[in-house]
Amino acid sequence: MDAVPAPFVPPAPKPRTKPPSLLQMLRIVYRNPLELWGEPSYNEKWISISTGVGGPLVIANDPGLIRHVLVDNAKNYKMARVRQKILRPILRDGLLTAEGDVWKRSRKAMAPVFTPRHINGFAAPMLRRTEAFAERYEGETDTVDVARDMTMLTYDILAETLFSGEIAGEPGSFAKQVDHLFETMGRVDPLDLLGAPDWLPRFTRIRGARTMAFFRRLVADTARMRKEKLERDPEGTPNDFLTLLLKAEGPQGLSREEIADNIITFIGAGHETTARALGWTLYCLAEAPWERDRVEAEIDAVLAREPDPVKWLDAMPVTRAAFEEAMRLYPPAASISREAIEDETYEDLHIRKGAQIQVMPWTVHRHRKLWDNPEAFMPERFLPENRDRIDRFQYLPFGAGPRICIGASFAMQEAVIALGVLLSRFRFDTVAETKPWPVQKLTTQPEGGLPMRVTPRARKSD
Ligand code: HEM
Repeated sequence: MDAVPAPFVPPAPKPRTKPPSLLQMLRIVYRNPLELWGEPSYNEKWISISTGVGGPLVIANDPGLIRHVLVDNAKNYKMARVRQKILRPILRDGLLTAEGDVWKRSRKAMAPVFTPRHINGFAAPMLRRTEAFAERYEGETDTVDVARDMTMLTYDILAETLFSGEIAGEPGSFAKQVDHLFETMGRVDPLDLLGAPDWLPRFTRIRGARTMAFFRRLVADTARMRKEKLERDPEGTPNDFLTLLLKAEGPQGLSREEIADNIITFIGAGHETTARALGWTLYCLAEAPWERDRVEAEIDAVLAREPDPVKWLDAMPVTRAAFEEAMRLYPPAASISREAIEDETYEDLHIRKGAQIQVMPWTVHRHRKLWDNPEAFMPERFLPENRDRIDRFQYLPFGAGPRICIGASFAMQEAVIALGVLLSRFRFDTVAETKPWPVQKLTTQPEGGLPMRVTPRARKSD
C-alpha cells in the first residue's frame, strides 16, 4: 500500500515571539500586516490592548465573541475608522462602505439582484468567459504568472456579468483604470493609523485621485448608455448586473450615484478576491499532487456527464473543498474590522466605546485551539461528512451577520466553474521560482506572483 504523504504546509509568516516597536509596527502595517501577529494571536480567545495606536483594540479569535460582534449585537458596531478612510473615498455609498439607513435601503434594494435565479443565470457567461480565457494556455511553453492570469480571468467574468461588454470609452481602458485605482488608493496610510486629521494630505493616495475622476466618468457614461438602451429596447437589453441595478433605481431603491458606487464596489470587492482564492488553490493543489489527482478525477467525471455549469457546484464537493481550504489558509479578506459605538461587556471582556475590533480570518483560520494541524493544506476538512465539525464562526472567508458578503454564491459558483474548465484541460505545476509570500493588501496576495507551468492534460481517450 502507498504511504499517505504528509500534508503540504504552504508558506506563511511565523508568529512573532515579541511585540514590535512603534516604528517597526508602522512599517509592518504598511508593508504586510500579516507579519504583525504574535503567538498570542494564534492561541488566545481574544487580545485586548487598551492603549494601542489609534485607541483601544480587541483582536477577536473566539467564535462566540465573533458571533457577538458580527451578529448578536451587530447594532453596537459600525465599520472601523481606518477601513472607511481607505475605502470610502473610492467606494463612497457602495454597499461595502455605506452605513446606517443608506446601507439598509441599498442592501434591501440589491437583495433581488443576488437571488439564486440571477446567480444561476450568470453560470453560462462564466463558462463562456473561462473557456475563451483558457485558449491562451494552448501551446504555451513558457511559465505563466497564474496570479496575474486569475485576476484577468475574474475581471473578464465580472465585466461580462456587469456590463455584457457594453462599456463606454476605449476597450481595455476600463480594466487598466481599475488596476491603477486600487493599487494607488487602496492602501493603509500610516497617517490613518496614527489618527491624523483628515486635512493632512495622504501622499499614498494623491496619485489615485485623477484616475478616480476619470473612472467615475466612465462608469456614469456606461450607466447612461445602458439606461437609454433599456428605454429604447427593453427586450434586447442584456439581463446583467447593470440592468438589474438600473431596475432598482428609485426613491425606495438606489439613486444613480449609488448605482455607480455599487458598480465600483462590485469591481473592487468581487474580482481580486475570487482571483486570489483561485490562484492560491491552484498553487496548493500543485504542491499537493495527491490532492490534485482527486480534484481532477472528480472534474473529469462530472464534466463527462453534466454539461450544465449551474449543477457543478453541488456535483463537485472535492473541488469545492480544495477551494474552501485554500480560502482558510489564505482568506482573500484577511481582516474584518469594526468599531464599538457604546461601551459593553462580553463574558469578562470589557469593550470600550470607540474600540477597534479586529475579527481576523487570517488568525482565526490558523488558530491552534480551533484547528488540527492548522498550517497544513487538508481539503478533507471541508468534505460534507466533516463539515459539521467546523463552527460557523471559526471559518469566515465571506464574513457573517447582516454584512456578510452579498456576492458569496456568485464567487463560489464562479470558482468551481473556473476550476472545472481549467483543470479539465490543463495541469498546473509549480517551478523552481514559485515561492509566493502572502502579503495583505486589499486582498491576500502572493508576493512574487505564482509562476507556474501549464501543460495540456492527457485525456483518458487520448
Ligand atoms: C472569494 C471571493 C470573495 C470573498 C472572499 C469576499 C469576502 C467578503 C467579506 C469578508 C465581506 C464582509 C466585509 C465586512 O463584514 O466588513 C464581503 C462583503 C461584500 N462583498 Fe464580498 N467577497 C468575495 C466576492 C464578492 C463578489 C463576487 C462580490 C460582488 C459581485 C462581492 C461583493 C461584496 C459586497 C457588495 C460586500 C458588502 C456587503 C455589505 O456590507 O452589505 N464579494 N465580502
